[in-house]
Amino acid sequence: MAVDHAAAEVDHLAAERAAARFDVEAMKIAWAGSRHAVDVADRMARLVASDPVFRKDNRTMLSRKDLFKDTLRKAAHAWKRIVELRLTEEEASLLRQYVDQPGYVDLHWGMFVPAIKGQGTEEQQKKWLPLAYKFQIIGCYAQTELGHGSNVQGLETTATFDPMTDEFVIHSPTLTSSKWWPGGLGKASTHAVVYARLITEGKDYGIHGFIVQLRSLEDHSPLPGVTLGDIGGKFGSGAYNSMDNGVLRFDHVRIPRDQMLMRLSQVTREGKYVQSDVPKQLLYGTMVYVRQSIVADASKALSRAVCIAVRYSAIRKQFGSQDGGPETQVLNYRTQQSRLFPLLASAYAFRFVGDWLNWLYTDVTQKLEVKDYSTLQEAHACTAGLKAVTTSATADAIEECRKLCGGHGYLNSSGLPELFAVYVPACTYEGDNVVLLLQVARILMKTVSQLTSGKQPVGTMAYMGKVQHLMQSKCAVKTEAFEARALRMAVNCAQNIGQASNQEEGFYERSPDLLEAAVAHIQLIIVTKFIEKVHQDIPGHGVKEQLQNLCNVYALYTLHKHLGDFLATGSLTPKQGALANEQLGKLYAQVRPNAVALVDAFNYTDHYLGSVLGRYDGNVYPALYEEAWKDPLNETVVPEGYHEYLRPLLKQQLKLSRL
Ligand SMILES: CCCCCCCC/C=C\CCCCCCCC(=O)SCCNC(=O)CCNC(=O)[C@H](O)C(C)(C)COP(=O)(O)OP(=O)(O)OC[C@H]1O[C@@H](n2cnc3c(N)ncnc32)[C@H](O)[C@@H]1OP(=O)(O)O
Ligand SMILES: Cc1cc2nc3c(=O)[nH]c(=O)nc-3n(C[C@H](O)[C@H](O)[C@H](O)COP(=O)(O)OP(=O)(O)OC[C@H]3O[C@@H](n4cnc5c(N)ncnc54)[C@H](O)[C@@H]3O)c2cc1C
Repeated sequence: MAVDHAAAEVDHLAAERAAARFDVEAMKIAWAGSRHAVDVADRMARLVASDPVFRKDNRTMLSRKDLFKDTLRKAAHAWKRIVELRLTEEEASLLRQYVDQPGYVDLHWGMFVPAIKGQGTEEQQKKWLPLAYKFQIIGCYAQTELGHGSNVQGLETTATFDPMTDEFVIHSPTLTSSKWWPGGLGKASTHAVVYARLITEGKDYGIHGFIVQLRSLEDHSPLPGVTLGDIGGKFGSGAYNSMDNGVLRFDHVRIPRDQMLMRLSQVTREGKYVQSDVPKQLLYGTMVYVRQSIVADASKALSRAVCIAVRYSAIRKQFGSQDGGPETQVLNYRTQQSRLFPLLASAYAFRFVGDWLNWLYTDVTQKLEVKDYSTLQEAHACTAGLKAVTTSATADAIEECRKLCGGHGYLNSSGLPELFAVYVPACTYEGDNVVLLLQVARILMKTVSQLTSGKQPVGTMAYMGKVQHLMQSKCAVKTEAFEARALRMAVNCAQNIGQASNQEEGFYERSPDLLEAAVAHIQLIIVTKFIEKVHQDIPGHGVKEQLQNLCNVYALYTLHKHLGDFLATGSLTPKQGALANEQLGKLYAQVRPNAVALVDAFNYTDHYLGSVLGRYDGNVYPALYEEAWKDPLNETVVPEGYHEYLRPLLKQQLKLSRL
């Protein structure tokens, strides 16, 4: 059922593109970070899009087995291309991003390698990293267990030192101690960094990391004492089912002593436990690293969804032609704008705060090298909090984009169901968002309690030092209102906790309020970093103006959505709240002519978007129509099962009606 392709060359969005009041090419640079970043991303995206092995339009129709095999094939092919073309690390990681299929390589490069880098000694790094870099071993990150994920200190797997043989004995003493969830573990990994309780000289020293071989390097069979497999199908079709999240049990598996990751602490030949002079929290360093990359990933997922919804909203028309005139593009409805443009603004906001967080992470890593641990808490609070706020907002936004695309958004071919299904576990993995926000809240409470002792808060908490001013003033300036709201919410919580019989009990009772205080603090960071960005020198006609506009949209929308907080804390008056909302409507009108160009600036190929609704050329209807015919159900005109189940039914009804 081919449709006419003649129209395929037409740019249905040309008028939209012509209406934009800024230089899209310059905005691409602002989004990507540099001309170089645009060029590399462009080259890698095209390389992937033009290679038939990386085809993904049939992914939601594959069986789990075929999907997994397809993932193995893509990973092997990607590696082949990386080697053949001698791609740099930057190019290789972009290539993997554009292949856009979750798989064991994400955990190998994203967690296994960083865990060894962060927690291994130089000697251990020398031994293991070259193997990992050449894929002579495949690794995963085996922390979570059936019984405990959030509570890392509660993990049950044991690593007991045996001084007789100079080995650790890794064991799973209970069902709940089975490792459960690690990506890449189920079928692909040969090795894992396993987190287990270190026991030596009869004493339990808590959780430590160990490199453990799981499968034979000859035939991939599990090593003696190792039981492992996949944990089963997951949410959605296609989506995260390409990943082999696994289960793993150990029955007294022995590993050499030098496979304990020994940068933070060591066990001597005699079995003595020795703690290095570095903070214990560095054990959580890999999670800090991944949380900051998850923030960068949030802006990618969100911008993809928004790109689809904006382009389709410009194409889709409904109502308004009673008198024979043209119908209205749904993008012109004020309601569509007020739902969609804040998400567009959020994509930019998360992109810039992600860049800043990456800077912070690099800075803290450099400080750690010279044993300066002063910004560790800041790095933890910012990565945990921003991970929680950006992933929750992105997951909600993808679903909103699906609704913004009406019925067609529910089709797999829109790309949105799979994007949502792949993305939504980001609210859970690498730390449940509530658990992470409570970590931020703890640090906020600590900071508030130190205010009276005269200790000046620093970094993103510095505004709390202006406590006298912020507790009293009515705020005119936008950031100041955000600061006042965040500080007052934190101080209220601290006061309420102070009234409880003890701190822990108070914290527990007030945790719902603490969550909101943490969100307020993190939103302040996002707004502040966006404002800092637009204060920079940004070249290109109209680019700075557009970003300024989006920054205002993000701030005022956040303010509008959380107006209750601002009013309850007296940070704004009801009149100011109403004015802000007024202003927001005007800003949307300014976004409107630029909307399509603003999503073009993400520079996504049709392959990466994977959506018939989000096509660059806007030629949506023929694409939708053609895509339907590709469904396996349409391979035969009369469905399988007709003779067994439909025909007898239909015949029987015939008889009944004759009665
Ligand atoms: C890999 C891909 C890379 C690319 C990414 C981009 C693309 C993405 C796309 C697709 C790939 C997707 C891939 C998915 C991957 C998923 C992987 C996993 O899920 S791995 C499992 C994660 N597991 C958790 O996150 C557990 C969460 N739990 C915890 O972190 C801890 O248990 C916690 C923080 C909740 C509690 O820790 P406590 O039990 O030690 O207790 P307390 O008292 O709260 O903390 C002690 C002290 O340590 C500090 N602290 C805690 N965590 C810290 C940290 N991380 N850094 C520094 N300090 C920390 C605290 O502030 C506190 O400090 P004071 O003593 O008060 O000064
Ligand atoms: C797709 C996916 C991939 C993953 N990949 C890996 C991996 O590669 N390696 C790995 O080790 N792990 C992995 N995980 C596991 C993941 O890190 C954990 O699932 C996550 O940390 C959440 O822990 P949990 O499952 O124990 O949730 P739970 O803590 O059991 O959460 C259940 C509920 O309890 C609430 N809750 C828990 N504690 C508190 C508290 N203190 N206060 C208030 N509420 C609380 C939570 O908010 C949540 O609503 C993955 C998980 C998923 C879904």
